Amino acid sequence: MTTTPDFPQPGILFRDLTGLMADGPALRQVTDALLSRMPADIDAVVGVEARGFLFAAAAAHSRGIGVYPIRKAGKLPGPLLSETYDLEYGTATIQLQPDSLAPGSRVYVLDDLLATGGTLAAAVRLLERAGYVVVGLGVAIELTGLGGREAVAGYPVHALIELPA
Ligand SMILES: O=P(O)(O)OC[C@H]1O[C@H](OP(=O)(O)OP(=O)(O)O)[C@H](O)[C@@H]1O
Ligand SMILES: Nc1ncnc2[nH]cnc12
Repeated sequence: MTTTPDFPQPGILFRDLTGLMADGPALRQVTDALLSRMPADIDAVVGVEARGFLFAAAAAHSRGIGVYPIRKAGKLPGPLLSETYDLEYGTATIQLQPDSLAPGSRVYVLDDLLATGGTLAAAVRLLERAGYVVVGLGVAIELTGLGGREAVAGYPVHALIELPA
């Protein structure tokens, strides 16, 4: 992992997993660690665009279940559900195509990193509006001091490592 100060904005310490993902054994080790915390009885893994897609697809493939994408606004054809949220460096809108999974499906959300929790909280809202059961949330990195866990209070959060924001 690399840390880049002042990216994408002044004051942000950007934690970048690009090099880890490009390293086969490291990608497998992190994916396996995420999988070891993922409950057995889930129907699909949800990946949040864009970095969440990478771990979600790897984990879903390993479990033999589907991956269900939540995308940034404007990428999916409708009908759609949308949620807008704040993150460490701006605001964003994410969208989900409801009805892609059976009603009541149990889902587990994976992303690379938890910071303010804005992204995962918005993902949970979308999934629950669509009628799915969010069983838990997994990230490789949790940035501490930004209130990320509080933003998703009540949902199990599995983080492999904690780093200061
Ligand atoms: O906890 P939060 O404050 O919401 O921040 C975490 C989110 O920020 C990053 O995504 P980003 O929105 O930068 O998009 P990207 O994955 O497309 O780079 C990261 O991959 C998480 O999804
Ligand atoms: N500091 C950070 N580094 C990488 N991704 C992030 N997403 C939100 N905050 C971040």
